[in-house]
Amino acid sequence: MTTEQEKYVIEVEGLKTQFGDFVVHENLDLKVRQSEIIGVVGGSGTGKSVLMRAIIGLKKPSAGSVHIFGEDYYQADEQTRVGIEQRWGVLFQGGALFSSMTVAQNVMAPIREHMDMGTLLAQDIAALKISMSGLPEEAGAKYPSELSGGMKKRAGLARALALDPEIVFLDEPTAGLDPIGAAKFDELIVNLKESLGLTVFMVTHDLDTLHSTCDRVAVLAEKRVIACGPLDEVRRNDHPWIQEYFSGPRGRAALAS
Ligand SMILES: Nc1ncnc2c1ncn2[C@@H]1O[C@H](COP(=O)(O)OP(=O)(O)OP(=O)(O)O)[C@@H](O)[C@H]1O
Repeated sequence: MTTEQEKYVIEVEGLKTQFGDFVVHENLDLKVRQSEIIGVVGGSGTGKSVLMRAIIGLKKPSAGSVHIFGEDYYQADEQTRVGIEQRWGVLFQGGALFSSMTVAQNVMAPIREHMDMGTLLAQDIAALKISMSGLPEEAGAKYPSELSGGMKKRAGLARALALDPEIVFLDEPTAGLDPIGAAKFDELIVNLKESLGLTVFMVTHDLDTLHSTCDRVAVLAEKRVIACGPLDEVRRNDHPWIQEYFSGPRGRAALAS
C-alpha cells in the first residue's frame, strides 16, 4: 500500500557517473520522499555535488536511471524534461546570481523565461519571493556585489523559488555563513518546507544544519549511498567514516546541542 509518506519524488537507481575512466558513483540508489528534507553528506570528493548534478540533468549518467515525479528524466522527451525542470529550483554554491542584474531581475529571469506574464505581475511575484526568502524589500534593487554572503544565499533561494517549485536543490547552503546566519537560514528552509510542502535535497557539510533541518540523512562513501535514514539511526551505523563524522568532537557538539 502506498501512503503519502512513501511517495517518492526522486528515485535514483543503479546510478553510475564517471569522468573519462574516473568513476564517481557506481550502483548508487537513493529515494527521496515528498515533502522531506534530505541531507546528503560524505567526505570531500565523494560525489555529493555530482550526484545533485546527475539528478538535475547537468551530468548524464553512464548507467542507471533517475526518476523525478515518476518520470524517467533521461529517457523523457524534451517537453516532459522541460516540464519537470519547471517543477524544481536550484540554489548553487555561492548563489550563482547574474552579476549584471539586480536581485529582482535575477528572480524574474526564470519567470520571464518560462511563463508568459506581464512585467508588472512578474515584478510582484519577484517581490513576494524576495520577501519569502527573508530579504528586506529594498534588496530587490541591489546588485549581487552589494550583498553580504548570507544575503546572496537568500537571493539565490528567492530565484530558486521563482516558479513555485515542488523540489529545491541546495548545494551547501550554509557554507560561508556565520553561525547565526546559518541558523537563520536553517530556520527559513524548515519554514518553507512546512508552509509550502517543499521537498528539499540538500548537500551539506554542516552538522548543525543536518541536526536542525533534515528528516533523513544520506551518506555517500565508496561510490554509493552507504546509509540513509533519520539522523539518530544513521549515526549508529558502524561504518568508520560515519563514526568519525558523527562521533568526532564537532559531531558530538552539534548533536548534543
Ligand atoms: N567536471 C569534472 N571533471 C572531472 N572530474 C570531476 C568534475 N566534477 C567533479 N569531478 C570529480 O568528481 C569527484 C566528485 O566531485 P564532487 O564535486 O561531487 O565532490 P563533493 O562530494 O561534492 O566534494 P566537496 O565536499 O569537496 O564539495 C571528485 O573527485 C571530483 O574531482
